[in-house]
Amino acid sequence: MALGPRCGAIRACRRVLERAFSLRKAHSIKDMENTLQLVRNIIPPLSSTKHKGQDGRIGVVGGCQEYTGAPYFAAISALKVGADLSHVFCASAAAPVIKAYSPELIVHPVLDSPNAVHEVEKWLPRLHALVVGPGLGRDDALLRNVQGILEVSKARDIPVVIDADGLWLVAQQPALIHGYRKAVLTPNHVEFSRLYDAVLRGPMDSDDSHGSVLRLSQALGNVTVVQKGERDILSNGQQVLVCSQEGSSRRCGGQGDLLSGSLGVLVHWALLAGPQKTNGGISDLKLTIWGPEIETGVKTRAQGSCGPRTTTPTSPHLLLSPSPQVQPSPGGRVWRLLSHQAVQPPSLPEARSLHHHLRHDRRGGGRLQQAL
Ligand SMILES: NC(=O)C1=CN([C@@H]2O[C@H](COP(=O)(O)OP(=O)(O)OC[C@H]3O[C@@H](n4cnc5c(N)ncnc54)[C@H](O)[C@@H]3O)[C@@H](O)[C@H]2O)[C@@H](O)CC1
Ligand SMILES: Nc1ncnc2c1ncn2[C@@H]1O[C@H](COP(=O)(O)OP(=O)(O)OP(=O)(O)O)[C@@H](O)[C@H]1O
Ligand SMILES: [Mg+2]
Repeated sequence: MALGPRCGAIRACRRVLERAFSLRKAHSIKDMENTLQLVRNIIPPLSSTKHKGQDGRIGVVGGCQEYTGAPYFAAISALKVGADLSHVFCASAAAPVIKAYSPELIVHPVLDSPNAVHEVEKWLPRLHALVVGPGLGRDDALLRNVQGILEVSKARDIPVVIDADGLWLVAQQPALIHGYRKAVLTPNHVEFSRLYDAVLRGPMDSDDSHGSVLRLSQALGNVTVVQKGERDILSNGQQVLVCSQEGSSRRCGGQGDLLSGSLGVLVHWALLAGPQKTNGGISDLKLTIWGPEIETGVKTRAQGSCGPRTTTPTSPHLLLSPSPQVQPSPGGRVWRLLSHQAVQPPSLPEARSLHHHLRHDRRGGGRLQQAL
């Protein structure tokens, strides 16, 4: 299992890159390769010296009487991407069901208990990130408990991915995450409109989707907003990123849960990697991973209402781009794109060999190419 999810993560990242690089058709495989190198660097290497949980302990807060699949999808995606441990904090009625789905998930039936906040808080020192909302439902008592959980998580500086009914809660109380730069919101179309309306007190401009995402992020204190859709639009209130790589044409329930669970791990890994792991060292890409905030995305021309614009080199952000146009700004930030198709069957043979090459091929990935 240890190899599988890591490979899954690498293949997921490859999809991410394909997606990212589809934004500029001309990208050579070399660009892909270089950018994969960056992604490779944030994936913690497997090592016999590590202990269980060191590479990621993710908690999913969600799961109620009606919804047991969503927290499962989010939690199992975290494991498949490469986390070591995945916890689900859910309502007592959902716990036996989710436990039955998988022995790999550590399921805590505490979300509807009177001291739910304390029950979750005592686990926080052992968690690297939380994914709040999948299958949460809209029961007031549960939402009140989740509000307390978000408060104590922020107090401990824990990255939180907020999705689904977690976004319903944020729409009721935007102050809950305002300015918390380690928050990543992943609304779908409906959740975005709801949130936009609640925070900006008015309907979004459907002709200016980029501007709408930018404005919502700004209104929430520059948290990272990932508006899911045919084209994913991401912003941290300063930059807008768009990814239009064709994903699955299915529109079934659970696809957003896969993304939120995957994001939980990758946000942690990106924080863990830090700038020293990805600073320079890549010929075409001068990348610096920086700062407590984690944005997720790949820079591209943001075709906003004011026409195409790119990040000027002087902007505070460096964006992941192989093209020479975007020169790195010192100490810039790197955007990474996370794909919602992050769950790979761990048994995928080439993924395993891919993992092997990534880990052991010191000669610049020659064999990696074949594996890819
Ligand atoms: N198997 C499960 O347990 C699942 C549970 N889920 C949970 O169900 C709860 C509600 O999530 P929903 O996504 O259904 O609720 P939403 O409030 O996001 O969406 C309400 C309805 O809007 C419609 N809709 C969604 N995207 C749209 C779009 N792009 N354009 C137009 N209409 C659109 C859908 O019919 C959806 O049922 C959440 O807590 C979620 O986590 C879902 O994640 C699906 C899977
Ligand atoms: N019309 C579309 N065409 C292609 N991809 C899409 C489309 N809409 C969404 N996606 C992609 O599907 C993934 C899930 O988005 P979706 O809108 O289904 O989330 P969701 O409604 O929260 O799902 P869930 O049922 O898990 O709650 C996102 O990563 C998004 O990029
Ligand atoms: Mg959803």
